[in-house]
Amino acid sequence: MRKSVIAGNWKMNKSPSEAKVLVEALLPLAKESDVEVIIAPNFVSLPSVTAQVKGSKIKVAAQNMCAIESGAVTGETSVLMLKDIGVEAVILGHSERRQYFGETNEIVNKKIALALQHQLIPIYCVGETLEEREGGKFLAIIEQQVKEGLHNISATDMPKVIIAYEPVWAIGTGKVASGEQAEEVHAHIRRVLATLYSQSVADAVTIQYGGSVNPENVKELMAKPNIDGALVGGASLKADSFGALINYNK
Ligand SMILES: O=C(CO)COP(=O)(O)O
Repeated sequence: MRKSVIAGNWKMNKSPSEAKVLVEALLPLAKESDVEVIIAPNFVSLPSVTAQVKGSKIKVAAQNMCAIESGAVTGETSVLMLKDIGVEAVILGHSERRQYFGETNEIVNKKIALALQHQLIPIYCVGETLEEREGGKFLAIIEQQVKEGLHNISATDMPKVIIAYEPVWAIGTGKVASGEQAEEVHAHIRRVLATLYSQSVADAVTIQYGGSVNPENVKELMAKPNIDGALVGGASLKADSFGALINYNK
């Protein structure tokens, strides 16, 4: 059975000292949780946060990494550096990276392959814009993101990948996708995986929903058969709301 994973993407919020306070409050709340808990602080907080959560059930993710291992790439961060400090996962292809930094499915595909090569869990984000949804072609667009982003990823590696469906129109807008809207896309992603790999590989992949998830709407989303977790932005920045999310089933 696939894992339920709830992850907090802190984006460009929380200084290292603020991160320390938040993690301190999250540690006891995570202990009670029976889902897998991941937090993704900003790069400058990664060394202190990985040290702080050591031995707990919280895993730490980076919000991005370079597509190559090392070299003259000013301003980038290597998978080797992330591994060295105990980072276990990495968010890749987030719509903000696609929108502001020109990341394409092809670039993200290289990053996913490199992360897997170094045993880092890739959280691969896909999702359509409002225009694409209203144009009615959103399932085809998501299918293309899945196929291109996962190009040449083996059937053995695929169950290690987490896919996050994040409709761009739902991110930071308070406009959550309904359970039905999200389930339609999640089921489609799983069908695409079944055609690319096999039904058993598709069934093993955790697919998270992201976009205005909060303690009020998480239950409806998590009740859907193909929704296996959440990638949370705003509501992951406070211990009470993220604590409620990771214990939504209590
Ligand atoms: O982008 C997101 C997580 O990666 C979602 O952000 P919000 O939960 O703030 O809408």
